[in-house]
Amino acid sequence: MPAGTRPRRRLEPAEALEVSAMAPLVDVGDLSFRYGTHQPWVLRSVSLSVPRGAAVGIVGESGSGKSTLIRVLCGLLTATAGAVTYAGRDIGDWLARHPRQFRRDNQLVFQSPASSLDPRMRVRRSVAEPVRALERRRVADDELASWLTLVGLDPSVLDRYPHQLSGGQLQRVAIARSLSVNPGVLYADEPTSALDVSVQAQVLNLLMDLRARLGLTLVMVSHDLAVVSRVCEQIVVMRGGAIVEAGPTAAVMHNPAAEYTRALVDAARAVSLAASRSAS
Ligand SMILES: Nc1ncnc2c1ncn2[C@@H]1O[C@H](COP(=O)(O)OP(=O)(O)OP(=O)(O)O)[C@@H](O)[C@H]1O
Repeated sequence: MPAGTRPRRRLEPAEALEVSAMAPLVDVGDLSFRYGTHQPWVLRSVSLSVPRGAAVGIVGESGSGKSTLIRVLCGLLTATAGAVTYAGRDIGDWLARHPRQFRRDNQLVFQSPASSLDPRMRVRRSVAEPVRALERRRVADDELASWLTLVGLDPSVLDRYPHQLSGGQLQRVAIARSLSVNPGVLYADEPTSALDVSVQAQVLNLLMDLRARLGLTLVMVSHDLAVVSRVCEQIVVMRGGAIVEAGPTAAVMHNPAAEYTRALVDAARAVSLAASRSAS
């Protein structure tokens, strides 16, 4: 049985020390998930805590369950077994009693900004949509412009359609849209993997900058350890639907405990070495 058979896996006390001033915002205990009764288990007894204000990166190979995990955390999928709480309350309870508040607080930015923005809508309408739907109010033009400015875009972008923007601009619009409702947690699912390498760095810098300026709690998924280690101070390594290692980024990168993590670290180093050689 994947659920309920293992002790809860939490960050070690030494890791928790760094963030002891921050209460856990998201808490996951023995979470298991499958897409249907006769389907294989995709998440197996996953336990983790995301402290308020932290940036946690979830890394692992394709199919390890990263996207499924964050979809459960932000309420798009329901856990098959185990508990998930947000701000101390079960997310099933949130969704039953305060669905709009939960949706507002838990925003997800997808890998492909082109598919997350409606091609028939101008940016103005797309960015205003979450506030309209979740806060039930109209958004003034100067408020919309301020969100665009925050993500480094000129407010004139509001009058454009998605096809008139670059991939990097689209991802900035998608981030502005998510931030417009002032979320408690921003979940980012491979936010840079559909972008050119040079643009990837800009979007990662933007996420780091927004985090510092807004005190955001960020949960970022990537197959790329180098990407996650740049932005996040805590790393969770997944394989086959289970957590194989979790801890502070520096410890995971410099002293990985699991063999699988060691292989990921070596691969990330080899890529960065090859990149620096080709640049010189
Ligand atoms: N809607 C679905 N129905 C059935 N199985 C699914 C569904 N979505 C994902 N899966 C399966 O769940 C497993 C985990 O997929 P998931 O997308 O969560 O992994 P991932 O680590 O995010 O991978 P990737 O980086 O390739 O997106 C895979 O075996 C996948 O085939």
